[in-house]
Amino acid sequence: MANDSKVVPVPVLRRMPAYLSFVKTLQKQGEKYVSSTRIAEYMEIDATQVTKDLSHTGISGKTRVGYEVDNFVEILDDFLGFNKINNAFLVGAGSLGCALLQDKGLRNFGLNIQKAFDVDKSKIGTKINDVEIFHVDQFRGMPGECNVAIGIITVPAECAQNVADLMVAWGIKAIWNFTPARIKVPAHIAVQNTTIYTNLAILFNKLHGQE
Ligand SMILES: NC(=O)c1ccc[n+]([C@@H]2O[C@H](COP(=O)([O-])OP(=O)(O)OC[C@H]3O[C@@H](n4cnc5c(N)ncnc54)[C@H](O)[C@@H]3O)[C@@H](O)[C@H]2O)c1
Repeated sequence: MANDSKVVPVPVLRRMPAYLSFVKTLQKQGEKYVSSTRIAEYMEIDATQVTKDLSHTGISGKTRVGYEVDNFVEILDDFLGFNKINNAFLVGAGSLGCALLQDKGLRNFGLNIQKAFDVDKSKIGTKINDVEIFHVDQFRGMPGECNVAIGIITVPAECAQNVADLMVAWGIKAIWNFTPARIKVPAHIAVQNTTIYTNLAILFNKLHGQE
């Protein structure tokens, strides 16, 4: 049985995809069992941390052999929501937006971008990876659909709030914001800000800290 508490600490959620990816590699190599010690060695963390993290999923291992690999993959995929398809709309089909539209891997993680929107007339009606680009005004006029819960924002930062407002008014429940702008939305809307630049700052700090 999984823990009663549904709130999983963010650091745990950040580690779990790496556990899953490692165990999927073992699965491809035909391995049947994996111990928390082996995952811990791969992750360079303590085995008790791995066991504690995995206790959130309800997975149980066997003494001495560890977790059954196929079961581990099934449970973690399910727990992380990667095996269910979540539909999304993307607004801003520029260089980053197009890169996301090109990325076939997102579907493996449960994200299906259904439609994209932009203001650039030259892009309207074109398709990237079978996803059609519509004018953002068409978003405004579109009837709400309960099967699209996620909005992805990849517009210039100064347009991010307007796009977020539009998404909320339309009925989007969660926003993946790639812009550096901090958007304001009602409390019931989930927001995840994502930037590769933060990671770059950390990398630079590590690099120069070693000098
Ligand atoms: N999170 C990250 O790691 C990361 C990486 C790169 C870029 N970014 C950010 O992503 C955003 C997009 O960057 P980019 O390099 O793709 O820019 P870009 O200029 O290539 O693309 C922006 C697109 O948004 C469209 N657009 C502008 N206003 C709009 C509006 N109101 N509604 C709909 N579409 C609109 C433009 O026509 C263009 O196609 C920027 O905010 C940038 O800072 C984030």
